[in-house]
Amino acid sequence: MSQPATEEIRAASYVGFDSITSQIEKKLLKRGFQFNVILVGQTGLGKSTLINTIFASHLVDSKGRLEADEPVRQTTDIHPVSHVISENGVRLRLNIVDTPGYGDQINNENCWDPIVKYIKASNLDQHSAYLRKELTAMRDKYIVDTRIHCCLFFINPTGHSLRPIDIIVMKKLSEVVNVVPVIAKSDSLTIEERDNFKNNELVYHNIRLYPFDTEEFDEDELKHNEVIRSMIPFAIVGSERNVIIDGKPVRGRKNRWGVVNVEDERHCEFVYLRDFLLRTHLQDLIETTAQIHYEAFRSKQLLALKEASSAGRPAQNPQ
Ligand SMILES: Nc1nc2c(ncn2[C@@H]2O[C@H](COP(=O)(O)OP(=O)(O)OP(=O)(O)O)[C@@H](O)[C@H]2O)c(=O)[nH]1
Repeated sequence: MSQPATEEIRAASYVGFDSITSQIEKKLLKRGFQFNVILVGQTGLGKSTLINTIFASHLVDSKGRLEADEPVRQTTDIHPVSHVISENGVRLRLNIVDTPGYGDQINNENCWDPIVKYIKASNLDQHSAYLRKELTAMRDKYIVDTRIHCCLFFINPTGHSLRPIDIIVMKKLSEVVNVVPVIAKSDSLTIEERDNFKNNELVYHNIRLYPFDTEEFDEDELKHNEVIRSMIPFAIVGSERNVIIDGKPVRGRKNRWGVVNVEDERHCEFVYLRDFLLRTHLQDLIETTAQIHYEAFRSKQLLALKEASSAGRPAQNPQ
C-alpha cells in the first residue's frame, strides 16, 4: 500500500483551532471597540480642538462654551459625550469626558477631587456590572466598558516649567488612570521654551506616567516605549480648519507670520501623539486600565486589612 502524502496526513490531523483568531476577530468586529478619554486642563487650552483634530471630524463643539457674563465653569461640570466612528469596517465607540474649568479658580485646592471621583466611579460602575452579570448568569450579555482608559492632561504653554498644581494633579490622576501629558498650543512657544517642559521635570517629580513596560514586551516594544517616554509631554498644535500649503489642503493654523502644519512633525508632535494613542497603544491603554484598577483595589484591600488587624476587628471588603 502506498504511503499517504504529507498533505493528506496534515489534513487528517487538522482540528481547526487556528481559526480562533478569525472567530475572535468576527466577534470583536461585530461588537466594536470602546475607548474612553478624559480631557483635563484649563479652559481655552484647546482640549476640544485637539480631539476634533485627532478624529478629523467635528466631535466636540469647541465654540459657545462660555458667554461673556457666564462665570468660569468648575470641574463639577464634568460631562461625557459619546460618538461612534468607523474606519474600514471597524467601529470605535468613543466617550470623551470634558472637564471644563479645571485649575481656573483662584483657590485650586482639591480641584482634582471631582475628576478623581469621576474616574473611580466609572471604574466602580464597571466592577458592579461584571458582578451583576456573574450573579445573574447573563453570560452572553455584552458589558459596555465604562472605565476611563486615558487622561489627556493639558499643560499650559507658559514658557516656564510646570506649575506646582499641575504636578500635584498629575500625581493624583496617575494613581487612578493612564495619564498622557501634552503641551497645549505649542505653536506659542520658542524651541527653547518647549525644551524647558521636556527637561525631565516629570521624572524629577516622580510622576508615574503611561506607557508602562511589562515582562511580556519584546525588544522592539520596549524600545518603542523608551522613545515615547523621551518625547513626553507631546508638544501639540490643534486645528479644526484646513489651510492650503503648496496647493494642498492640510490641517493647520495660519497667522501673520506663516502657517503651522499640524501634521508636519517638524512643526509639532501631533502626529506622534495620534499614532501613539490610536495606532500603537490603543489596546494596551485599555488593558493597562484594568491593571491600574486592580492595583488600586488591592492597595485599598491591604489598607483595610491593616486597619482592621490593628483595631482587632474582621476586615471588610473595600468598595
Ligand atoms: N494657537 C493655538 N490656538 C489653539 C490651539 N488649539 C486650539 N486653539 C484655539 O484656542 C481656542 C480655544 O480652543 P478650545 O478647543 O475651545 O479649548 P478648550 O480647552 O476646549 O476650552 P473649554 O471648552 O472652554 O474648556 C480656540 O479659539 C482654538 O482655535 C493651538 O494648538 N494653538
